Amino acid sequence: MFIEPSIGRSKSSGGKGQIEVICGSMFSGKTEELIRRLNRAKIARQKVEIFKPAVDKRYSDSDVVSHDETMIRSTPVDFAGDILLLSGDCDVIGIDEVQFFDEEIITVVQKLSRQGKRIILAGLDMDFEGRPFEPMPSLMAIAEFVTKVHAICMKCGDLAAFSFRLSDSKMKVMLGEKEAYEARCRKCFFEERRDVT
Ligand SMILES: Nc1ncnc2c1ncn2[C@@H]1O[C@H](COP(=O)(O)OP(=O)(O)O)[C@@H](O)[C@H]1O
Ligand SMILES: Cc1cn([C@H]2C[C@H](O)[C@@H](COP(=O)(O)O)O2)c(=O)[nH]c1=O
Ligand SMILES: [Zn+2]
Repeated sequence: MFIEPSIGRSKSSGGKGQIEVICGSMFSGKTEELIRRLNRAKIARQKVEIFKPAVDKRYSDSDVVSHDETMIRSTPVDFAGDILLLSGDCDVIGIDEVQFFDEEIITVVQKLSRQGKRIILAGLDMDFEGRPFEPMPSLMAIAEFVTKVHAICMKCGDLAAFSFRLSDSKMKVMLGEKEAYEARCRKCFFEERRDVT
């Protein structure tokens, strides 16, 4: 779908470390793009580790799975700090659903990239109210490369950058799929979210 900015060189051949962020709304293809980059790193014989927050058990306890059921084996972790302990001597680290980690993930990602590793992060840049979803904006600021992907608006068929929640729940974290959220363009999102300023 996209051409990654750089395949990144392995530590053994003098990798400098880099941070890549894949962001966008729900259903925009973040997980598919993450899996695609990680599979290509594996083809390049780089050692790859994949993590996700343990809270996200929608499709599988351990695999990272896209809405289209593409999947890759991953390690669920409770805390961002666990990634430092579990990443060992790998060259490339992929992390999905990054919006569910607290701000410790920023320090963890900085440390790992300074060890020469390529870090690829995927997550929501905005919440159900269309507001920045930390820690994603902070990670986008420190990344070398940011890729914003788009879904298709379920109302009008245009490009969608917003995740519209179909229920009245105001909880920031509410796991769900198509039964709970819909991708929408700006116009179709704010037409039904008049409460958000
Ligand atoms: N509204 C939509 N716009 C685009 N793709 C959609 C939509 N609804 C479902 N999909 C499916 O979702 C897939 C992307 O899934 P995924 O990579 O898991 O997205 P994300 O991680 O961004 O939520 C698409 O390839 C497509 O099959
Ligand atoms: C907008 C929004 C979403 N969530 C939840 C819903 C899903 O479980 C994930 C996003 O998954 P995807 O791979 O990007 O489709 O996040 C949430 O908890 N709060 C929100 O505001
Ligand atoms: Zn629309």
